[in-house]
Amino acid sequence: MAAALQVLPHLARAPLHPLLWWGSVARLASSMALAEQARQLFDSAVGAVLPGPMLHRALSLDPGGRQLKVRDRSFQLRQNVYLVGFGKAVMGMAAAAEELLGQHLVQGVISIPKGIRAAMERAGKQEMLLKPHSHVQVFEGAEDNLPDRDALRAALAIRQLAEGLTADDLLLVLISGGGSALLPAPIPPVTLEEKQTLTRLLAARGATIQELNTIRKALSQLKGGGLAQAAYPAQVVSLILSDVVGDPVEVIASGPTVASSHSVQDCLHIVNRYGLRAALPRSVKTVLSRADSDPHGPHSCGHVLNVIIGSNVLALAEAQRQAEALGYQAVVLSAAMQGDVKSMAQFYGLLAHVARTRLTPSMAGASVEEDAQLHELAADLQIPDLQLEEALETMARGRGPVCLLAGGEPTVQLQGSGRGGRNQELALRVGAELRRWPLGQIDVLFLSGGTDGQDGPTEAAGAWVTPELASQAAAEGLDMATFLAHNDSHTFFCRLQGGAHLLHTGMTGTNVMDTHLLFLQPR
Ligand SMILES: Nc1ncnc2c1ncn2[C@@H]1O[C@H](COP(=O)(O)OP(=O)(O)OP(=O)(O)O)[C@@H](O)[C@H]1O
Ligand SMILES: O=C(O)[C@H](O)CO
Repeated sequence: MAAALQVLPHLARAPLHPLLWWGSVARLASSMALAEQARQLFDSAVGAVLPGPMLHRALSLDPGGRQLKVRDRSFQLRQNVYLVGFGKAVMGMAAAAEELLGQHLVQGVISIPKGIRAAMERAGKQEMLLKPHSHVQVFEGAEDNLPDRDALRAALAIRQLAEGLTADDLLLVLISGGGSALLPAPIPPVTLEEKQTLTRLLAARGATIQELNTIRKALSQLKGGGLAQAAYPAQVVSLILSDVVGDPVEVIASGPTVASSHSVQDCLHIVNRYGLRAALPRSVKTVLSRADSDPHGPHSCGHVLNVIIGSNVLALAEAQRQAEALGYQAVVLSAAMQGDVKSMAQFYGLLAHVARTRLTPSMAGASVEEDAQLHELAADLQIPDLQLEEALETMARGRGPVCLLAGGEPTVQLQGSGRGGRNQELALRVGAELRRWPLGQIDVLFLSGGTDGQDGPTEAAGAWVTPELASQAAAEGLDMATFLAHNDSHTFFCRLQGGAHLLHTGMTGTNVMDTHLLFLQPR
């Protein structure tokens, strides 16, 4: 409702015939209702993957409080538990772990994003905060998700704790997305700045998280199994909240407790692919050449238990349940959306069109070419287990409102110096795609949001759009193409209707990639 009040003055300024004006107001009201529901579903998705409940599902004490149970394994407790953690969600995980372990937890160190503790305090999220006399030391760093001196200090404190452990000890490692930037310990002579520059260049050229983290592992003391090695001979249990498609433990936060299987050749292929071979600093070449002749090979991780405790599959399942409760036919398209943001936007735009024609019997069906193009786009994106047929059949069967849900992350190739994030850029691109098709008698709304509550280096989590986006932008003199050319989606959405299309949640304290929601509602 608040958003509707923000938008009405903008509509009032548009020079329209009275009938068209009322039509627009009616469409606006239904967009606003859809936007409220989209927000509700997004919140329910995030609520399902909050760190505390997930940790409690994975860890428990036996009735006598002498054994810690992790899935089907048990570990002796005798005031011998240590804890380290790094990532956007580990403060809530650490708080839950400390509450469960009580006096058995001897000491802990966690590395979390700058500002997250204050944000949780302001939001009154007590369950995400450590108690005043906690045994866990907190380091805050990695502003804007880039490794910095504070994160380096945290990484060194974590290494020191791990190296001091004995065979009687148990190390709990709490891992979540954002962990790579929060655990930087470059192998000398590589400096923090050199590592930072290389990762930034790779990310800006569209390197995937798998590629980025392959390089990070090769240059790090703690990633790629290094932390597990430092903790040996202690037993190590890693509890991992996944923010990577398919939940690969060796990729999430660069797998500090998983032996790395990548070779120097793999690293060189990656830097070549992005044209960065010539830009490699001498120190990086030195470390890579040493790794090639390392007689010890990869770290051994036989003393480690790695457990995925949560991922976006859970988040999507909860949002699907909520959508059904609201009367939608809800289909989860995939929890593994990936690929270039432009192709993904084309896919969602065309999907909305094809879906719309199936939902409206009076409308001419999508042409054979459009149908084929949709399948081609899906094939190009290489999304495992995409439930496209199921979604299309659902629409052909029923005539009610439909909600398609998906999770994952597109890749953005940065060309401009604008402000934005994956979600806002995807939403803006989908908005641009939607104008290519006739509106028909179906309301459409697309929302994309990062479950961590922070989309790129902006304070928004994402944005939502409808097919009216192009005309709304034009009415305010905003040229979508120019904003897209500069990766300036955040500025665009801040200016459009006073920011009414932005999704603001604040930092959520969790992180399981992005959520995409596509609503189609017959009028
Ligand atoms: N101006 C921009 N427009 C679009 N995308 C951007 C822009 N600036 C950064 N990005 C994208 O935002 C991403 C970084 O955002 P963020 O810090 O939220 O990372 P993340 O991948 O969510 O974090 P993590 O991997 O740690 O979970 C990168 O993928 C980058 O390409
Ligand atoms: O920290 C990282 O490496 C990314 O968030 C993927 O887990």
